[in-house]
Amino acid sequence: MPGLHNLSVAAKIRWMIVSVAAFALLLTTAISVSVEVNNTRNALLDRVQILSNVISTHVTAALSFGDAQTATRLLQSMDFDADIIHAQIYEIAEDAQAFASYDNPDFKAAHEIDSSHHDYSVLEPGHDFTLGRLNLASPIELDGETIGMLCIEVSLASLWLQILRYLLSSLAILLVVLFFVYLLARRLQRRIAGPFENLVQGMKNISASNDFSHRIEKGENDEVGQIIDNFNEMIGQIERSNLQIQAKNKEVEQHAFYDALTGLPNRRMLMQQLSKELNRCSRTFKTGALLYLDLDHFKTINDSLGHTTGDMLLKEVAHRLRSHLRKGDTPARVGGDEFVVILTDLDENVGVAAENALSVAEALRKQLSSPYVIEERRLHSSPSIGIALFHHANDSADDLIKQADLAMYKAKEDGRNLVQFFAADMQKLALRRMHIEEDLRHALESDPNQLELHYQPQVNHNGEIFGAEALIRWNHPTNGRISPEEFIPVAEVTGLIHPLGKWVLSHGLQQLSVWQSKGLNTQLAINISPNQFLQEGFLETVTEAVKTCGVNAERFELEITESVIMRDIDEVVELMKELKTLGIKFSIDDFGTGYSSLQYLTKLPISKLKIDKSFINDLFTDPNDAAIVNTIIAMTKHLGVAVIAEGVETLEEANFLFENGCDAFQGYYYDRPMPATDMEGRLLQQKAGFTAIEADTGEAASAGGH
Ligand SMILES: Nc1nc2c(ncn2[C@@H]2O[C@H](COP(=O)(O)O[C@H]3[C@@H](O)[C@H](n4cnc5c(=O)[nH]c(N)nc54)O[C@@H]3COP(=O)(O)O)[C@@H](O)[C@H]2O)c(=O)[nH]1
Repeated sequence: MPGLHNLSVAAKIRWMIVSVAAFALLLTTAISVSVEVNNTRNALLDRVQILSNVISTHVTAALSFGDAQTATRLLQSMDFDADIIHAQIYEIAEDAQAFASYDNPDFKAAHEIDSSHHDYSVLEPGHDFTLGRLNLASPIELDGETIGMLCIEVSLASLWLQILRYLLSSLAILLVVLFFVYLLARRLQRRIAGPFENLVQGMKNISASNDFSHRIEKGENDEVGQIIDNFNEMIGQIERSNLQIQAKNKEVEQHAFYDALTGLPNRRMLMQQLSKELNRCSRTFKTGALLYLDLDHFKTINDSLGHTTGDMLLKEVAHRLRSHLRKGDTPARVGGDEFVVILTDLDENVGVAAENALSVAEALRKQLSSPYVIEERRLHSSPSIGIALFHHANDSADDLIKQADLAMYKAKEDGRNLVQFFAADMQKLALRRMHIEEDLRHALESDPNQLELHYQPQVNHNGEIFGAEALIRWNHPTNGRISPEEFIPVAEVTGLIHPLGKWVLSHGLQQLSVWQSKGLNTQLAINISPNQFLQEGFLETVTEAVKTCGVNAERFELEITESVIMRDIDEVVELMKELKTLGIKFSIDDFGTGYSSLQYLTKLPISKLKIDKSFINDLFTDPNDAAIVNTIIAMTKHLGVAVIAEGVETLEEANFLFENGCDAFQGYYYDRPMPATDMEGRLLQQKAGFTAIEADTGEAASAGGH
């Protein structure tokens, strides 16, 4: 049945119960009707046979005497039975002639008797049922011999009527029973299909709402109840899995978009927010700002006090940022000690927006510069902040970050703890630095001939050259000579200082070895950058270079800056002591520009302080500088170390320094840095008994005569 597939379970149950009941009832009715037909026919046959026997018995005499009248009367006595249509008595003779007959007048009137149809030629006792008639033939006997035959034709109309009534009443009963069966089926259907419907509805609700915390109510503990239990269990599992997935997703999102230490948005999240903000500004014509913050000397705190303290400081910085920004502004952590803040909706007027951004940046700078108390220790830190403004006509998110970063570097260069706006020339500078990095890498890897060492003589109070400082020179194939002042900081930042420092070390020591082999007894000072000095393996590199070149390390000096000491004093002292065992000496370069304390200096195995040239340059214009120079000289006496002044350009400077107790001098007044061959010439001249100063100028000779 095709339609059955689409029916609900309830309708199917109803339909099946009613169908089964209807089929059973119809079968029962059919059987009982057929039994009824049989019984009624038998009863009719019995009745007619009894009547036939009575008539046959009484008509025997009339037939044997040929009394047709009596026979006819006897036949007419059947008129009480309305079903008898016709009766005849036949004599047993060769031509079987009718002896007497009876016709029911009712049937005659209705023309239902047609004697011509009766074929009595073969008269055999018995009966025959047709659809509408019963024909019965009974023998009439005398002394055991059949003398005639009584034939009765009976109408079955009343029999069929009786059966029809029976059938109708049976069908009526059937319909009534079916009606009750239908009502019962509905009750049963509700009982059986109700939980299914409940389950289906529950499933629909859950799938529509996607809410797996719902449970389907269980009615009974039968199979449907078990299905509901299993379904609820399955939903429970889905709910638990969903919760786990949600928690994992949240975790992944947290990792993907937030910084694990501070909980601030990370670089990825920042870029998304910034792109959105740029789009928004294009629509609203408002100006926003990007602040790039880098903590000054954070590395020193981290290295000296440990990463745990460093981490706590970063958390506190994040906390201060969060609490001092407006709700719509976004602070993010983009690197170790680097933070970025997006300031939104500043103003439509770029000038006003710039002022607003500056005042927020200044407020943040002050907030982040006030002391931190971490693990009962009072720490000082400050940020350098770069600002890049953005509005509808501005650059991409990446460009903006670069601009703010460049401005931040400028703030660092200008002295730290400052706020600096991005300016277009910073970009040019950044580009130049990028090219320098590329070209320097190429030079170091593939064309080291671009590099050479120049040597600047260092003289004593007699003007005699006792040493030289090796200074790197880079002859760029297309840009000419590039100053170390420009490429050394790039090398420091990019890590190129390591191969470059190695190159300087090995070439300087080779040169020293050549001079020593020629009996030119000079010292050689080499500049060591902070990163180079503290790089792992530095001790081994120097030891190896000294051994390879076979130099007398007593004549070799490493110039380090105060910033190295600021890193990790114990580590530095340890390293210096180990290098000193080889005979190597140390001088502190650019002395006076850093913050090294007397306490630190006493710990270090140094042999010389080098007064920074900035103090010498302003010796006669800035009284402070003269005082500083004198203090440094006095300090060296106290420490028991030598002192050398660099950047000596005039006779007056040389005289002042000499008169105030300076031991040694270096500067353009004596000589500019020069190629190795020229330096060798000087040394040879001096060895031959001429001082370089006497050979060059009379003025220099007088300075050399201190
Ligand atoms: N790590 C390394 N740093 C190096 C190396 N070579 C150089 N440098 C550092 O680069 C900075 C610039 O050096 P340079 O341009 O060579 O300048 C040196 C001298 O030329 C200059 N100088 C010397 N006398 C005078 C003077 O009378 N007037 C004047 N205006 N300048 C003078 O001073 C520089 C030497 O400085 P210092 O090292 O502090 O003694 C510079 O910081 C170098 O240190 C290298 O191989 N490795």
